[in-house]
Amino acid sequence: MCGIVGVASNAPVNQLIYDALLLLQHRGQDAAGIVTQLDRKFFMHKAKGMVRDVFRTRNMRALPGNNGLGQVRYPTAGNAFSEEEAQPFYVNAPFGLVLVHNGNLTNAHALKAELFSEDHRHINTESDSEVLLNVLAHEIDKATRGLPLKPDDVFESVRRVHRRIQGSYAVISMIAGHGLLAFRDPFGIRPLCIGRGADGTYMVASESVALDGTGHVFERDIAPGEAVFIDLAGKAHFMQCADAPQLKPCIFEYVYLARPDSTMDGISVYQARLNLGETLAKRVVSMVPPTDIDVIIPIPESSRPSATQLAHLLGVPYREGFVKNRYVGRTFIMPGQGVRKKSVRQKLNVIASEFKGRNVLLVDDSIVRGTTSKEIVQMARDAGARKVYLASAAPPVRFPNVYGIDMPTPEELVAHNRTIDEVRDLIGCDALIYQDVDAMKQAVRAAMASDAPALDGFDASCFDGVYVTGDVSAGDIVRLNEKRVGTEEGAEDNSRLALPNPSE
Ligand SMILES: O=P(O)(O)OC[C@H]1O[C@H](OP(=O)(O)OP(=O)(O)O)[C@H](O)[C@@H]1O
Ligand SMILES: NC(=O)CC[C@H](N)C(=O)O
Ligand SMILES: [Mg+2]
Repeated sequence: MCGIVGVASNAPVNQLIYDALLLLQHRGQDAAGIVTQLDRKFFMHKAKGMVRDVFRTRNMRALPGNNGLGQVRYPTAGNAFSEEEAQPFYVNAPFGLVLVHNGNLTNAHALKAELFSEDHRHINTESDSEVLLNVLAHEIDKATRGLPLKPDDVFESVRRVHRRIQGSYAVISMIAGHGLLAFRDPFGIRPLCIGRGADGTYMVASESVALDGTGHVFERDIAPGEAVFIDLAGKAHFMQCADAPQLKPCIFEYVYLARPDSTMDGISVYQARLNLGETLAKRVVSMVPPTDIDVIIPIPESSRPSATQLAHLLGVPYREGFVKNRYVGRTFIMPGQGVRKKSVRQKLNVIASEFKGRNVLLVDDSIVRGTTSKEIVQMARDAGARKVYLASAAPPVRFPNVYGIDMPTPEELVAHNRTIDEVRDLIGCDALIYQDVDAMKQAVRAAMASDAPALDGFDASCFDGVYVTGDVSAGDIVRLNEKRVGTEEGAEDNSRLALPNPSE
């Protein structure tokens, strides 16, 4: 999960892209970057850090032009510490290309070797997004039949890219002197939508909140496998470029990743979370009598809608027992277990009066490594709670995610190879209530608008172990993890800024 945005306008876009990135900050906190285009020349600034820290006035002034892209990064491949892996990525041929990517390629390793031996291309980082850019560059070069490049040639190159790459990808790219290209993987695993401003400006972004918050009107989601090319005259061309597209978006977007005020593929994230609270209520009453619960307390931030609905249905008071320090970012997307653990205590503090002598039901949207729940349950006990129950609006996370969420190894997942009772003992709560996998799918599906695109299912691989691209082997998972640098879960050797090894 990263946040990406692309804008094609008749007016300067630097501030607009900055504003959109701020609205997507929850999708990536590690690095940020913007590239703009003026007269066939790209202007780029990218660095590690949050949007506000990366862009100073002088950087913004140096981003002229009416077209541009931006990204906030949450590393899921390559090197979490490397500034060079911040996006956008640039390659000079053909034409000059820049690219931003949200997702994760599962065959990046094989592609990298192929790019070297067959396409004679050089990849200078461990990032799968640099691999993706070079595959796109190669295929645009092959598909170009005369100048200027035509939309049909661009779409042909996307068709070829779909055939070569596997995994999840929402992509926005600019082709110097030609236009802006965006496309989504054939399963629509990662989100991407398009909207317009009153002046005709096109904006493509990961979440509808980026459009709403910058005064653009949401038009629609880009369909799985579909590409849009906005030429320099501002005309948008659309084409389905995948052989057998299916809509199976990542269900974790609705559970945790996305902002609740976004709508993705016709499903309101907020409504999905309310529904998850409703189905969770049924599980709770089957395990703990509501009369035994004095108060329901959400674990801020993402669990709030589910917790309110749960409290409402159980008829138990809802209280804010934890206060969040708004200057500490999201814990889960921080790189490394040490920093995540420390951040839970920095980020959340108790209001002791809500706990003292009470039986509390804490509600979280999900339990992944258990970092948050373990700390929070202890904090509740320290504050004097009599009994501490914990409910999760998502089912146990038991399988690694290979599509752009940072949970690459099963061993780090608290529910992997453990029974619910074992997880409960590890977390230290008196009862642990998880959502059921089918109930989760139904709850999210029930939040679909009547005019939503037809849904073929969900990627729920971290809950059910079914990988929608059907191509993930244990070897892929090991390789993805080996390529991680700069996190405690990945390799420790942070100096391993790879120069490509021709024998690989
Ligand atoms: O079991 P864990 O490995 O701790 O991961 C799960 C926790 O991480 C997320 O919170 P986070 O602080 O990232 O974001 P939020 O403020 O949006 O809830 C999520 O909402 C859970 O609280
Ligand atoms: N979370 C993402 O979408 C990550 C994009 C890309 N795989 C990276 O690691 O930079
Ligand atoms: Mg949380």
